[in-house]
Amino acid sequence: MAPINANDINDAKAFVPAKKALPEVDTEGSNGNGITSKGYSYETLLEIANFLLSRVSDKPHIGIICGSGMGSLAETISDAVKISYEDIPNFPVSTVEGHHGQLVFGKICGVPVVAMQGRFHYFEGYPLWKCCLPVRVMKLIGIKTLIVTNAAGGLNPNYKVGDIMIVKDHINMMGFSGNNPLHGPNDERFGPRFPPMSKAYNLEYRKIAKEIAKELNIDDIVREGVYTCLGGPNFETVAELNMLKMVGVDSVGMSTVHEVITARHCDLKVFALSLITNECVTSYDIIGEANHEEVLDVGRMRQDVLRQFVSRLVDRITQLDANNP
Ligand SMILES: O=P(O)(O)O[C@H]1O[C@H](CO)[C@@H](O)[C@H]1O
Ligand SMILES: Nc1nc2[nH]cnc2c(=O)[nH]1
Repeated sequence: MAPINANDINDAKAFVPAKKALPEVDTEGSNGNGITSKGYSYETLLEIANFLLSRVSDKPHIGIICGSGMGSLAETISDAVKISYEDIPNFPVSTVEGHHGQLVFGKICGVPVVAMQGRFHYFEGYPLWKCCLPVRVMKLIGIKTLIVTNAAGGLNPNYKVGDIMIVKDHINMMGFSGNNPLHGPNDERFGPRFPPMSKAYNLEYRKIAKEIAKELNIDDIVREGVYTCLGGPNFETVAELNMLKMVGVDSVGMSTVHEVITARHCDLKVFALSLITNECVTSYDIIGEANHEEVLDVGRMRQDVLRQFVSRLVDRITQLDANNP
């Protein structure tokens, strides 16, 4: 028989290399640069923070992480200063379609903010601490509040594609096996060894978000529920989704949970939302399947409403926090 070659496999589809090469992850220990398999030292993160602060005129108060296909949230930022991840020393790079790969500094409703137009996921090959490194950097440059957005599958049968789910809680599935962004030595300058997570998603912010939904006349598409993150990159099986449904999960994604854990560890206040980009396939009779193109399309479809929603949130959170310092 003739030997097979690479082109015979997978319908001879051409190999498409990743958009950008991943930097090597040091798994052996410190490389002499403050970077170890368990994270960057406080000093290394401080260097990154100071590099960023040297490029901007205002310290941001609020950080925003834009989910898949939701990068246009950063387009509401005025006086924008954009810094590509590739130009930031020791910063990871975005490798996923729909994640631009830059920080955008500027103002929303007059409030200094920084937005991550592109996040890092575990499935890209980054350990969880590295996925969350920007959260610590944002803390060091002065943010007090983190707004996290994600694209997610809707598991709650009442949810429809295009709904916005305010996250009231999460289930850290990856954490059940010990994979946690805080794994490893704890630096008390960030936070305690054993941080609580029972009030991870700020109750006042959630109330404000529901008021904003009414003001914008979108309360019929705004929900509140429980998010979970799986490692990805594959979407879930029917059996997996039915198990998650049984334990009370409303939306499923591949991000956010570890970012929120890292944020709460260093005492940031958190608001998070899921844009429901697809209905989870919980029966073998359903014909459709989840796909990333649909996820990005729904992000585009909802970009105007999300921009208004997040802008108002920034404004109202700032007023709330000014009255309760
Ligand atoms: O969580 P974000 O980055 O919004 O993206 C979600 O959408 C992608 C799958 O389409 C995955 O990366 C998943 O995590
Ligand atoms: N894990 C997961 N992530 C998503 N991101 C967008 N949709 C989905 C989904 O259905 N499952």
